[in-house]
Amino acid sequence: MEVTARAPGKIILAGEHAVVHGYTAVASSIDLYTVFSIRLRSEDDDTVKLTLNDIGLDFSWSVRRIKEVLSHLGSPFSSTPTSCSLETIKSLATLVDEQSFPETKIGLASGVYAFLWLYTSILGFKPATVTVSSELPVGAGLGSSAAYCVSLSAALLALSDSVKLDVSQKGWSTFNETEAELVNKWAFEGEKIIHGRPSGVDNSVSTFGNVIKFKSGVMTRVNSNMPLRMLITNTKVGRDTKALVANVSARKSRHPDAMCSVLNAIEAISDEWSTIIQSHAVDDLYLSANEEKLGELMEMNQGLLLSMGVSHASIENVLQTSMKYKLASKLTGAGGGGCVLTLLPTHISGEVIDKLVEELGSFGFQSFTAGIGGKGVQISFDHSS
Ligand SMILES: Nc1ncnc2c1ncn2[C@@H]1O[C@H](COP(=O)(O)OP(=O)(O)O)[C@@H](O)[C@H]1O
Ligand SMILES: C[C@@](O)(CCOP(=O)(O)O)CC(=O)O
Ligand SMILES: [Mg+2]
Repeated sequence: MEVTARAPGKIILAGEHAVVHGYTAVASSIDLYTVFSIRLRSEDDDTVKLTLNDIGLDFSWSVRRIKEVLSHLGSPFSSTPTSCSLETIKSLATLVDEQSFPETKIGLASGVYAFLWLYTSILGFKPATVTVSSELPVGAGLGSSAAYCVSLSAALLALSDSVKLDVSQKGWSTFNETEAELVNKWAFEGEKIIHGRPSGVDNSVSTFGNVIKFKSGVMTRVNSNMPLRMLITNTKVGRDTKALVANVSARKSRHPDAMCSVLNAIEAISDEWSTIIQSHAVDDLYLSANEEKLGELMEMNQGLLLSMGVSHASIENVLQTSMKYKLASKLTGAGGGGCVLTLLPTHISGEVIDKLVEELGSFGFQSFTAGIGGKGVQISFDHSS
């Protein structure tokens, strides 16, 4: 039997970075998915094979070798989500280094550590064939790391004794609330390995879907009543969430008072965002007034992100280009490159959007739209293999 789990990416509408320091963010799932498939092999077939399709890397460890390096931790280590210690990360790095990880892709190694940690923690030392593919750009602010950890945790838990699912179900099915909570907690432990200090907003929105408000580890569902449309522009400038989050923390310790004001202002923006999208538009006039307010909030949030040091020339380029069309934009995710959101109000014509997309394309950027606010993680079972 093969188990497949898919988890969506996300856009942060307001409050990225601030959320790491305990201030509110508002985020929504998008209908672009990361998909993990796991097929257990027979016990005498002593290998764990991992294929990372998006980054073109393959790994194959013997279960005996994994046991040798990690057996001091037990198997499976714990039925409750546990953090990976620095010492264990070193052991995981040994397992990855033995497979000659290409130097040019070394920034991607933490995803493989997260895989090994979640795999051995949840399933123990079992041989299997594992593949992952994603519709999300990796490392571009759309939460690929969270979708990776959520879909992996979901597929592993589906094969473990910790959750009891109906494996005869056909097509995609969802987890109940308690199971989803467990998936989310394990995914957070994986995100810690990739991000260093994640807030938990990305894995929560990927697990539970829809639009959420998130503050100090607590998620609240937001019932959006607005038809939100965003153009997502990938500047294709590579960046690393872990480094950007660490830079913001360093700036905060250098200028605690100034940063406190910036973070409070961002929280006010997030709160206003969630109030506006929950309100019911009584007529078109009311809707367009609300869209205008959201555009202003995006501009203000972007200005504050610039003051936190996470904007980038490529992001500023997208902002200026969209401004020519009187459209508001802000970076989404960690910034430093990656993706930018441009609000597409309901009155805007397809022609204008096409022109903007073409102009952004002339800089080498790639723009697209995605469905906002769909389901969270889902699972399916294939009995044919
Ligand atoms: N499909 C994938 N295949 C392999 N690694 C992935 C994949 N998706 C995410 N990752 C891991 O997540 C990291 C990117 O996470 P991050 O810097 O947080 O950016 P984002 O979450 O915005 O895409 C990569 O370096 C890699 O370790
Ligand atoms: C910057 C941050 O707020 C969001 C990071 O999102 P992404 O990894 O860039 O998709 C970090 C976090 O909340 O953990
Ligand atoms: Mg990430």
